[in-house]
Amino acid sequence: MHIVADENIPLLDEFLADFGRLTRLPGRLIDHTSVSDADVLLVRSVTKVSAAMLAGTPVRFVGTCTIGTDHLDLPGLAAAGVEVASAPGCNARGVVEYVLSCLLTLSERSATAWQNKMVGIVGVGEVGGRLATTLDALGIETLLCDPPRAERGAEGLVELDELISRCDVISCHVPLTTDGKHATHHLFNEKRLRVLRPGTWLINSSRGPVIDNTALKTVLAQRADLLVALDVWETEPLVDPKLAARCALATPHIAGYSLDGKLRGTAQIYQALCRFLDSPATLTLEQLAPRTGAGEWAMEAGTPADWLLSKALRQVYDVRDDDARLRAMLAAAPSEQASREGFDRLRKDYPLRRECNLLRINTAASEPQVARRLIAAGFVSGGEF
Ligand SMILES: NC(=O)C1=CN([C@@H]2O[C@H](COP(=O)(O)OP(=O)(O)OC[C@H]3O[C@@H](n4cnc5c(N)ncnc54)[C@H](O)[C@@H]3O)[C@@H](O)[C@H]2O)C=CC1
Ligand SMILES: O=C(O)C(=O)[C@H](O)COP(=O)(O)O
Repeated sequence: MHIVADENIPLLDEFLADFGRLTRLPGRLIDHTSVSDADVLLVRSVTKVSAAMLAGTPVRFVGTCTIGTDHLDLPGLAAAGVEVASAPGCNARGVVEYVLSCLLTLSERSATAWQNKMVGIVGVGEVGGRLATTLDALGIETLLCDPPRAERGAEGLVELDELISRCDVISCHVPLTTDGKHATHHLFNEKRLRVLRPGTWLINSSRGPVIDNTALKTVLAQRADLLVALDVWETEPLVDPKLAARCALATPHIAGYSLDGKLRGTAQIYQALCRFLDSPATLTLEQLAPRTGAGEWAMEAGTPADWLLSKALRQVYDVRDDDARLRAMLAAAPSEQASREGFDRLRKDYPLRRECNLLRINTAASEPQVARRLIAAGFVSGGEF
């Protein structure tokens, strides 16, 4: 069997050691010619796969080690008889940590407490749902919008325009869709951007085109009160430097880039491929994954809860590092092509980032109430009371 795969899928050699020949390529270069004699194609979000690309090739299985599937022509591939698998939820926790770090950073920058804000979550699936649970555990109020779920009977959801009118913070977690009743392309258009409440924090870690980037640049030029954090960009891998300059936080599509999230993505696709081949999945992530370098830290009695929360958040993930790296790259890039390559390089050479549930807390030396809150919110694991 010949498997063609994106070079940025970790642990693939280990998982697929007994599957035949494996060819690794940069995701953006995978095309019809690269898969001309392939049986299986494994991608990440940067490879667009359509039935036309696979026409005349032996490819019968396409796996994407990502949550998002907007780079795949799902109806076309289904019509062509190609089995498609994705990795739902694989890096959701990483995105939640990214959002929390944005909240902490924007709070510091604006000298306003994020704990008192009403947070609107648009799209309440794997990411949005976990974000809501985490914020709830931290005692932060949320308002949720998800019309497809509302149609299926879910309760307690509001319309987007109501959410916009009531929330201080808005975080987007929808898939990118271009047709249908609930299409998300330019969900945040100029009209909606103009009516954001004064001082709104708008965070997008879903897909770039969910916000009309041209309209956003126009609105931001007129409204210095808005604080915007963009992890995803309409013209990726090209970032409009003028838009980035107007954003409070700008990162290169790395919200979900914890090592844990990537490894889960690989494991999920390995399992899906085994099912497709009707072959037992004998390997597990636990057997193959690198062991965590878990940190341990103690809380001193009497330390304010907010300080502890900030410390936990910063230790887990600090969005300011990714923001600084993107801005440095943009400032140094001599051309648009260099900027595109720089964006991809930041993602390919991404520093090791582990998820917070791998941190341990020395609860013996901690305030039990605060420790319990942090554990409930999923920041830390374990510990004795
Ligand atoms: N920046 C990054 O690194 C990452 C970005 N993502 C993006 O985040 C998206 C969401 O991820 P998940 O929560 O795992 O997906 P999911 O499929 O579990 O949840 C998406 C939710 O959005 C809802 N939705 C669809 N259209 C909507 C609309 N018009 N308005 C409001 N809600 C709507 C759906 O009903 C669903 O509940 C992915 O599709 C992907 O594009 C995911 C992981 C990492
Ligand atoms: O899972 C998703 O969906 C994502 O957005 C991924 O984190 C994107 O990572 P790459 O596939 O672009 O490496």
